Amino acid sequence: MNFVTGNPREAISLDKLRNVLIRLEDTIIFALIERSQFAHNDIIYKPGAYKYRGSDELSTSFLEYFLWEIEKVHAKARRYQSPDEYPFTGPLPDPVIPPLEYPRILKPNNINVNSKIMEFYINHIVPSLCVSDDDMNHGSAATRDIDCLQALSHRIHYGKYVAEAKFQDPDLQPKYIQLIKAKNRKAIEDLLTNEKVEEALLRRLRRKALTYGQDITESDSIIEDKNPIHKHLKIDVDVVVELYEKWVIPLTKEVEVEYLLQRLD
Ligand SMILES: C=C(O[C@@H]1C=C(C(=O)O)C=C[C@H]1O)C(=O)O
Repeated sequence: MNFVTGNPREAISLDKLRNVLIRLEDTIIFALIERSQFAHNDIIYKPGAYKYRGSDELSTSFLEYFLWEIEKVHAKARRYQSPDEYPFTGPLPDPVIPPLEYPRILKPNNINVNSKIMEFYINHIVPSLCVSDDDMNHGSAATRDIDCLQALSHRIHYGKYVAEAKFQDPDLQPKYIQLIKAKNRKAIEDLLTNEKVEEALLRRLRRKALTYGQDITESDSIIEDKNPIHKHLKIDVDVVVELYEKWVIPLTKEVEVEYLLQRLD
């Protein structure tokens, strides 16, 4: 969603927001495929494992060091002034170009779950996605990790817009207000949850991972193979589905709940 030029009223259409989340599935699947080309290279996640030339001993991991350097450059390009972008690291420099005026769609907030995204990605996704080895491609692996982390962060924090769109539904707003005032997290999450959308998402995600993950050769039929074991798959499809089922969807809903709990402040 281009919030710079989009009509603020349009920007909170739930259907349009869901279409953005569907498109982000492709971004995330392809980023995971790119990461899976390289070995686990777990040294890049270990704090203090590297002695960085030209800088004093950094206690951070190579990935966090590299991510901070990348986010400093992106901050100068005003990336984190966009209401749908959230940094993992800090402190970050001010932009070198003038700020943009964004439509005020969200209630201003400081909700940032990137530390949880980093934790599940490093401890659960990468080990399942990559061969347990060190192929010395530490820079390439970290570069692909950053693409994955930024895409996951964008997708999960989009929950703020989804929550705002649901809150603006006149039929549901009185119920949300009552639950927010009662600080009833569970009831708010239950009201936000749409199981049909989640089930459709997981089915679609499996099909996408099966399709995008195939090495299509000249002789191959591009019709989806009902028995994917006969195809060489670049990625473990179950890892992609589990990523969403266990982490992306629950964290998105956590963002939605946290956003609504501060909505009336
Ligand atoms: C994002 C939404 O809110 C919830 C979270 C979903 C998700 O993270 O994919 C899907 C459905 C809802 O349970 C939505 O309603 O579309």
